[in-house]
Amino acid sequence: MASIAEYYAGKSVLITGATGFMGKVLVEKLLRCCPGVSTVYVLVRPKAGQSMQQRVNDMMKCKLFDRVREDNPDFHKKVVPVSSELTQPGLAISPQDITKLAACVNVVFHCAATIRFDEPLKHALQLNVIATQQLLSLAKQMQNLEAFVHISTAYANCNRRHIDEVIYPPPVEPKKLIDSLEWMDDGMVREITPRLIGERPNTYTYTKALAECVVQQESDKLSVAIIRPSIVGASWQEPFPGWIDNFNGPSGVFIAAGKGILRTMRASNDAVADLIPVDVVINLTLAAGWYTAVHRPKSALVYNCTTGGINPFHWGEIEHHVMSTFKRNPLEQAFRRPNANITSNYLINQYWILVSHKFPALLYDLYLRLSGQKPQMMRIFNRLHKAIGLLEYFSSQDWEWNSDNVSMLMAQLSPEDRKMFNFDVRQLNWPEYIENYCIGTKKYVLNEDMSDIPAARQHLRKLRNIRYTFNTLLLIFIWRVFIARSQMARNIWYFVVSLCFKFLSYFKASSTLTN
Ligand SMILES: CCCCCCCCCCCCCCCCCCCC(=O)SCCNC(=O)CCNC(=O)[C@H](O)C(C)(C)COP(=O)(O)OP(=O)(O)OC[C@H]1O[C@@H](n2cnc3c(N)ncnc32)[C@H](O)[C@@H]1OP(=O)(O)O
Ligand SMILES: NC(=O)C1=CN([C@@H]2O[C@H](COP(=O)(O)OP(=O)(O)OC[C@H]3O[C@@H](n4cnc5c(N)ncnc54)[C@H](OP(=O)(O)O)[C@@H]3O)[C@@H](O)[C@H]2O)C=CC1
Repeated sequence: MASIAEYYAGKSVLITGATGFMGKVLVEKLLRCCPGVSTVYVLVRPKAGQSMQQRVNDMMKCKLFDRVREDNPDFHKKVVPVSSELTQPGLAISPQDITKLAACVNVVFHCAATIRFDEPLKHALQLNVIATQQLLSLAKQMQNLEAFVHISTAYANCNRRHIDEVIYPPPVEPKKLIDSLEWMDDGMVREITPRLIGERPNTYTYTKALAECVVQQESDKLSVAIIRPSIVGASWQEPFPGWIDNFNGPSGVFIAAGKGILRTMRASNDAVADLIPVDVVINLTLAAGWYTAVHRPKSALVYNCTTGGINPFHWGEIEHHVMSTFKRNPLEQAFRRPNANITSNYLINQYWILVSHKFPALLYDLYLRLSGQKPQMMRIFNRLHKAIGLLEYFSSQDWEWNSDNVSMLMAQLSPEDRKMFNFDVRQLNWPEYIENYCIGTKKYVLNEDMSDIPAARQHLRKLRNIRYTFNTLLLIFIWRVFIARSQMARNIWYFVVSLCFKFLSYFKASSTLTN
């Protein structure tokens, strides 16, 4: 049987969402480890005043592609952008491009989606479900298609505690929902959204569940695989440890905690933190594409790409390692010293929000106002609380995912492929991974230089001294107020002072005697 790289040699691949976090890693790995791949078509839209070609060029210039560039400086010639806006009819692909794709493409990887947790239902449905439907219609026109790989999420069925590698019945028939929402205005949709999503926490997980159903409906005509990653984090090994380029999921939380802004969050210390490194997800995705094309399973195979059941790590342990890493490798210009705690208790969390978030923010904004600057800290905290509020559902409970198909796939790989496309998370050393992840957020998300760490440490020492001074002044102030009002407090105060004085005199006398 052909190895994975041998299989992709001479093949044309189509990728949606290639400019996104996971899409980029997929393009890079494909070009680096399957150098025989013929063409990588990427569906891209122009954005923020940049043409699609400019966006793809910029993407390939980024550090992530350094290793491919070293191996093959002409790698960019294999990447062919195709203009597409996935929310438009026919995905807004030109008829010429449709003809070309229909004739050439052998494997489709569908990564594009809106991953926002606060996306209005209509838009989430348009992108995550209707665009998937349209892509499947395009796939059915592809004469040489061998595999269609759809990226879902392990949380598509987060209303269940135990999740098997099967496609569960959808919460509603997707076609019925699409037809109903078509005539409703945005206000009506907003009103019925909570009723529709039911036990799911957001429109994202809801529409991803519907998308799986849409994919299943076509699985008798196409060879389909569905990959369900849990919480995708920085890379573990490839192309280098700790690569990450966004604030999504835990990354934003780590950064906010490292900057000393986030001090408390609702999460369960003992709940499994089902993080999965992005390179593991991409290796599994490429292997699943290969397996699907070679074996053509009769029905869609689902792969739960998770870590919890195999190599569990908990939010409490993550908190410890994140804090320890940022104390050793501080971020620049921290607001306060990093010192965050998680708690599952609502009231304790509210207390710390008041004391450790709102009070310092108010004080800092007061300082900004007095020094003629615009107050901003309270606004930052309000946004942070909104973001954290949307994540707490996932950090306060745990799920159990079956991963038999992942084990089966691993068993099918040759020893060489198992190394080259490693998705065996039993080998993952969590403390080392979390340290590289935090350093990755510093280097690649915040673009901070590691050589500035001594200055960042100096800044933390300055913050510690400010805190000591502030706490001492506060204590003295409280005590003064207390003493002025209570005779008993005054008596205790004089008693303590005279005791200290007696001790001092005693030590002075005894040291004179011994000399
Ligand atoms: C106490 C600390 C100890 C640490 C240990 C404990 C850690 C617990 C961590 C728990 C994490 C749990 C994570 C669960 C994730 C479940 C995942 C389900 C899996 C998936 O399938 S999908 C991927 C997940 N999707 C997301 O993560 C998207 C979530 N984000 C959103 O929905 C929106 O961004 C949000 C939060 C609603 C904010 O919207 P908005 O206010 O409109 O802001 P923008 O998105 O436009 O962003 C503006 C600007 O801010 C940056 N940004 C975004 N998020 C953050 C953040 N969390 N922190 C800091 N900055 C953030 C963003 O990049 C933009 O920057 P620009 O420079 O582009 O303007
Ligand atoms: N990140 C995570 O933790 C997890 C992600 N997943 C799944 O993995 C997949 C990839 O996620 P991730 O890379 O993190 O997401 P990103 O948000 O980083 O990337 C989304 C991609 O979709 C593209 N896209 C969005 N809207 C459109 C549109 N209207 N037309 C054309 N392209 C569009 C974006 O293009 P553009 O650059 O133009 O905006 C981008 O390339 C998704 O399917 C997600 O559900 C699953 C589990 C966890």
